Amino acid sequence: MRATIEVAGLRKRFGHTMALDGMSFTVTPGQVTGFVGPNGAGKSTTMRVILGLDAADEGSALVGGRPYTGLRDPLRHVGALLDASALQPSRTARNHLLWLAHSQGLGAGRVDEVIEQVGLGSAAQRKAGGFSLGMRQRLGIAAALLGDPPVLMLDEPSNGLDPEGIIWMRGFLRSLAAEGRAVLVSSHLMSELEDTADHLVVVGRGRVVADTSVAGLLATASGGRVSLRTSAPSEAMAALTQAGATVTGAGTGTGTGTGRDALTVTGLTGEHIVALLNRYAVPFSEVSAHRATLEEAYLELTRDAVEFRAAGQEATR
Ligand SMILES: Nc1ncnc2c1ncn2[C@@H]1O[C@H](COP(=O)(O)OP(=O)(O)OP(=O)(O)O)[C@@H](O)[C@H]1O
Repeated sequence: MRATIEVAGLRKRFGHTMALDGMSFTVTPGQVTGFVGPNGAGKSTTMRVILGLDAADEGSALVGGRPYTGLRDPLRHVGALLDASALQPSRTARNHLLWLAHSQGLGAGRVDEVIEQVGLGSAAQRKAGGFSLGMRQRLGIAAALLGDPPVLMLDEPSNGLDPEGIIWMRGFLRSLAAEGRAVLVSSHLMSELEDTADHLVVVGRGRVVADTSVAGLLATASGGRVSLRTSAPSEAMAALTQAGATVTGAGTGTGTGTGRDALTVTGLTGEHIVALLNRYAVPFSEVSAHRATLEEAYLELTRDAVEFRAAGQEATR
C-alpha cells in the first residue's frame, strides 16, 4: 500500500459553522508532516473525516489511495490517535491492547512489542483508568502502532507529556518517519512541531494557508529583510535606494533596528548591500539578514484565522 494521505477539497458544515472549507493537502512517506493551526481551524475534523468518523459534505480523503471505509484490516493500513482518553478505564493497558489486537487478527506478541516501543513496560498490568494523560498518550500510540501501519495520524500527541516525554515523542515520531512511514501530527502550537516536523500544513478557518517545508516557511516569513548599522545613514539610504532597495529606519521610526544608525533594507541581498556600501565608501558595522522564528511565521500566517483571542492581544494587532 502507498504510504500516503490525500485530502482534496473537503467541506464540512456543522450548523452555521463551516469547519472545513476546501481543505486539501497530501501527506507523503518518509517524513513527519505537522498539521498546525489555531483552535477550531479544522484539524480534528479533517482527521475524523479521513478515518470515516465524520462524513464530509464535499471532497475526498484517501489513505493509500483508498477511502478508509474501504480498507480491510484498517489498523494494518493506518494507525491513529485522536482521543487518548477513549479507553475502558477498568482494563489494564495490556488488556486494552490485546482486545484491539484481537479485533484485527493480531497476536499477543505484537502487543508486547508495542508496549515496549512506547516505554510502558512497567505499567502494562496497571488499569488504564489510573494513567496520567501522558501515559494515556503513550498507550494511544501503542494502539496506533499495533498493525505496523505505513500511515500514522496523531492528534496533539504531546498533550499532557512532561518535558522528557515531549523529547521522547519527537525522536519517536522522527524514527517512525525514517522507517518510511507517512506521519501526520497535529498541534495548535508551532513550538511543539518545530523540532519534529519536516513539512508543515498550516491551516486556518477550515482551509490550508501554507503547505511548505519548515525551511520554506522561514524563508517566506523573513521577507528578505536585511538590518544594517551605519554611522552614515543618509549616504547609505541614498546608495541603496538608487539601487532599487526600500530603506526604512534612521529617524523614520519604521525600521526594526534601534537608534539613528539602524536601517532596514528590503529588495537587496546582504551581499549586494555590502558590495554597494563598499563601492560608495559608506561605513557600516553590521549587515544581517532578518531571520523570522517559526513561531513568528506561523502567527503571521494564521493571524486572520484565530477564533478566540484575548482582548489585550486584539488591541496590539
Ligand atoms: N461535532 C461538532 N458539532 C459542531 N461543531 C463542531 C463539531 N466538531 C467541530 N466543530 C466546529 O468545527 C470547527 C473546527 O473544529 P476542529 O475541532 O476540527 O478544530 P481543531 O483545529 O481541531 O481545533 P483544536 O485545536 O481546538 O482541537 C470549530 O469551530 C468547532 O467548534
